[in-house]
Amino acid sequence: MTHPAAATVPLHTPALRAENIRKAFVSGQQHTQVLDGLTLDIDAGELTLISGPSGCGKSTLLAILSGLQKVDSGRVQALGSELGQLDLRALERFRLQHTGFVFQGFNLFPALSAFEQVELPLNHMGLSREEARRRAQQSLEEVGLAHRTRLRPSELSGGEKQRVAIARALAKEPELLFADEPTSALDAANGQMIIDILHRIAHTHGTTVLCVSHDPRLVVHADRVLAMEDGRILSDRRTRAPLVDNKETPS
Ligand SMILES: Nc1ncnc2c1ncn2[C@@H]1O[C@H](COP(=O)(O)OP(=O)(O)OP(=O)(O)O)[C@@H](O)[C@H]1O
Repeated sequence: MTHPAAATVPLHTPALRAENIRKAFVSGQQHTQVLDGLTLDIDAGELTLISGPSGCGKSTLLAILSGLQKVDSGRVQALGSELGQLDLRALERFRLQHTGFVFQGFNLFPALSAFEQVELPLNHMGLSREEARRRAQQSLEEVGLAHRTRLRPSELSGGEKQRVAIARALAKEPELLFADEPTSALDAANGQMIIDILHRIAHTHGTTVLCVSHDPRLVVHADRVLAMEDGRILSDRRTRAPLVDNKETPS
């Protein structure tokens, strides 16, 4: 099934765009320039992986592109919206309606069943109870957890917990899905399953999936790999042809 909202952003338009962004952190006497004039486009409907050594700025870049953090200077566009122009409320609404997140530590509520974890944000989005239940069931089925919906996090394996977290993000039917080190707490087999699911989501739902990781196992599964070091993109490599040819037809 193709996500209907994916059609709102033409495929030749980057889903995410960073233009000359700068970001520094100051703590006490220490000034850390994390991103220093970084420019980047992320295409819709692909799994893009940002890899690089610890501390190079991957998570900061992800937080900025998803509207969780502000830049010091430069522009960030997501689905054509200029994130810097949105006030806090509009930004929250944008994130609720258009983005999903998957984190290294799963971020699940200990007291809720898998089904309730997925259903909860859908209620906040204002969906009817029936629609929320339908989406929750469908998303859990899609990540292979139809038989585990009643279990709480303490009763699930690490890989299953991460699949619940993915189902929770997926059920929102977001155009943008952000994953920060989604496999680093998992063994090889579970890590492989998670990246396969993320890849499938990008291709079957038209979702733009941006994943940061220093896990080298993920590289071969991404459509595009950006290698980052010291806050800069060192290389930009496609592992397969883009979904559409973005080049202008020569006249
Ligand atoms: N809130 C903050 N306050 C101060 N410094 C920060 C903050 N967030 C990040 N940094 C610093 O910015 C730099 C980049 O951090 P970031 O988390 O983006 O790197 P990363 O590539 O994702 O690393 P890792 O792979 O270890 O998660 C690091 O030096 C980090 O210490």
